[in-house]
Amino acid sequence: MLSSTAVEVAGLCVRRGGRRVLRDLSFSVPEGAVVGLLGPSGCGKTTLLRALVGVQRIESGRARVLDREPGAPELRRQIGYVTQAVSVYRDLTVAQNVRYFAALQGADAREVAEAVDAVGLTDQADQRVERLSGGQASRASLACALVGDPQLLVLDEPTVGLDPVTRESLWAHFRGLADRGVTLLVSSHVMDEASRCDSLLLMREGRLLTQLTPAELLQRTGAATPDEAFLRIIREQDTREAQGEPA
Ligand SMILES: Nc1ncnc2c1ncn2[C@@H]1O[C@H](COP(=O)(O)OP(=O)(O)OP(=O)(O)O)[C@@H](O)[C@H]1O
Repeated sequence: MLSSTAVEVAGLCVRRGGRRVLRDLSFSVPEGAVVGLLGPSGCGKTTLLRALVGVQRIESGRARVLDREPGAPELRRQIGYVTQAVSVYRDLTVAQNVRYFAALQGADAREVAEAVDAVGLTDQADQRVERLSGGQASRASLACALVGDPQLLVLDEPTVGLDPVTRESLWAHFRGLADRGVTLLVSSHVMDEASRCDSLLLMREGRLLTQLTPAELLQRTGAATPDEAFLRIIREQDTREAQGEPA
């Protein structure tokens, strides 16, 4: 089967607060892939995701998402976006929140139940969000993005603050979605999540250092873990820059 491109970015530059925070990014993401966006805090992961969902002004360069301009109205039903901030109504129950987003997407009751189940909140479905733990509330937010079968999921650090068992089951769910052709772009600064992805975008200080598979990352650096591999890539880059070579 020929795979098409879900996200295509070329020479993307973004400024925030008068400072350039994304510098000349170029990459593409095939449909049905789980792509990890990894890099240190402040390197620009959230800004890139914001640019792709159309809520961040692009200074120059080009981004295409599901063959449209970011923010195109047609994309609203096709993209699920979860920010780092929990974005659900705290005085509504989990199910009421998901039903609300389902109504916007034209999804039915079965899909609501599936989304709640996917994030492991079936037992809490009738509890108000304000009575949930922080991790449960962020899973409620995730359920709202999952409902309605989006073709592209843009998830900004969806596993922060989650226990290992919940993280494991969420990643299994992400894999199941990708197997059905959904594309997932998932940011994280937990490097051990790299091995869950088909492809990795490694960022540092607003630049894309490299795009490669988890196996290539380990092979190329000779490191035993993704954490160590990332550090080696950063050291290599520092050495090249110190020697006056382009980054
Ligand atoms: N509202 C804003 N106004 C101005 N600058 C901002 C704003 N938000 C973020 N920045 C700057 O943009 C840069 C990239 O921030 P961004 O939030 O994209 O990083 P990140 O990699 O997602 O970080 P983290 O992993 O901590 O969430 C940072 O230097 C940050 O200070």
